[in-house]
Amino acid sequence: MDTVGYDALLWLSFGGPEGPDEVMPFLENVTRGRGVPRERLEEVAEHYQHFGGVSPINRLNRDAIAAVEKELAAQGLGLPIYFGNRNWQPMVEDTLARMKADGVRNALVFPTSAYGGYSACRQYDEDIERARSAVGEDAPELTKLRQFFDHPLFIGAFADALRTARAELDDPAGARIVFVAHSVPVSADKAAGPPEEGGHRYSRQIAEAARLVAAEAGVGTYDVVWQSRSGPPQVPWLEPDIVDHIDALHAEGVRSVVVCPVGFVSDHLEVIWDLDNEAAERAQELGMGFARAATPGTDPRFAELVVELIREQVSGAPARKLSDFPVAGCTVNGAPCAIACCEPARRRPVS
Ligand SMILES: CC1=C(CCC(=O)O)c2cc3nc(cc4[nH]c(cc5[nH]c(cc1n2)c(C)c5CCC(=O)O)c(CCC(=O)O)c4C)C(CCC(=O)O)=C3C
Ligand SMILES: [Fe+2]
Repeated sequence: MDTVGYDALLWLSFGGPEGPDEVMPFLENVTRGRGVPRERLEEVAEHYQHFGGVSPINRLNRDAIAAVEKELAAQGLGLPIYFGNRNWQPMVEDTLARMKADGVRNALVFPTSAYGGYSACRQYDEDIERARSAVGEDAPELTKLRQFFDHPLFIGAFADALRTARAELDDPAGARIVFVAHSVPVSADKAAGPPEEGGHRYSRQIAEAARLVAAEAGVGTYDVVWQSRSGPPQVPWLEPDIVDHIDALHAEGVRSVVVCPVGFVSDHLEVIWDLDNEAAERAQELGMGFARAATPGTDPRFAELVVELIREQVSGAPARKLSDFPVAGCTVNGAPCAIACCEPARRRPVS
């Protein structure tokens, strides 16, 4: 099989700073027009400065791309991979201009998010649309690959990581398993998915992925909680927060926790700060055992997953998936999945 009709893969991610002077400009790109208070920005900037102003996300993406290139070659598929981000260099607009200059006409896009919802899906469609209009005439056609939160390779990688993390604890059998994903405004979650589905597609997909990972790892009792809340304090976001939840578990008499960041594909800054630093520290203060499951981005199954998604799209083979959610996220040139799907919240400027 070859990649009939497609001549490249665009790896589309969030982006992150790679030095202290890049932190503030990066954060300004992320939050432009989104009503995030200045104090929150300054607080988050400190998290980045704690790591010398370098987020691991770009390196992790480059490593994952190298693994996918190897897997493509091993499967005899010739498809060059280009790397572009929403918020930091290499910016997707620049990458797409380079693709056009290289003669790319019709590319697939792999977004580094497994889920639906505005921030996890539709905003990547907006990135595609913006990059195409920046490039102008003869911009490559861009077909985004589907949401993969329920793919057996994604679930399998998390299940093994969860088992490994649990085994690090003194009392593995007594630990509470806690799945965690990036919080979003309650209004954004309500608007997630096509309107006729009744909303909440993001939080329902997170709950489904958690259920599937727990089942595969043989876990009976578990919780689903949120992290990295942003925005002004008066706007409600999905709760409880992971750190508050650790307090609550302690009050219940739970002695140790295994945290599984099911909402993310890589150990980027929000994972290594909000979980490995803040959540781990709280657990330690309370005398609780703490272990954190790895994200799947460095697991060999992740490269296989990406190549499988490409093959699905190219050959029209049925999607391999473990949930009953409809296949979604696969659209051309930044079109939304459906009319009014994951509509962005109307944002009021902060006073
Ligand atoms: C659902 C979701 C994902 C998962 C899906 C996906 O992976 O795409 C995700 C991923 C990420 N979020 C990241 C970083 C940030 N997110 C912010 C702000 C926000 N995230 C939101 C949601 C999400 N975010 C939302 C609703 C906001 C509020 C502002 C807005 O409406 O846009 C801010 C601003 C400061 C703050 O207030 O925290 C930062 C710095 C990084 C990179 C980390 C690194 O550098 O390694 C990654 C992968
Ligand atoms: Fe975020």
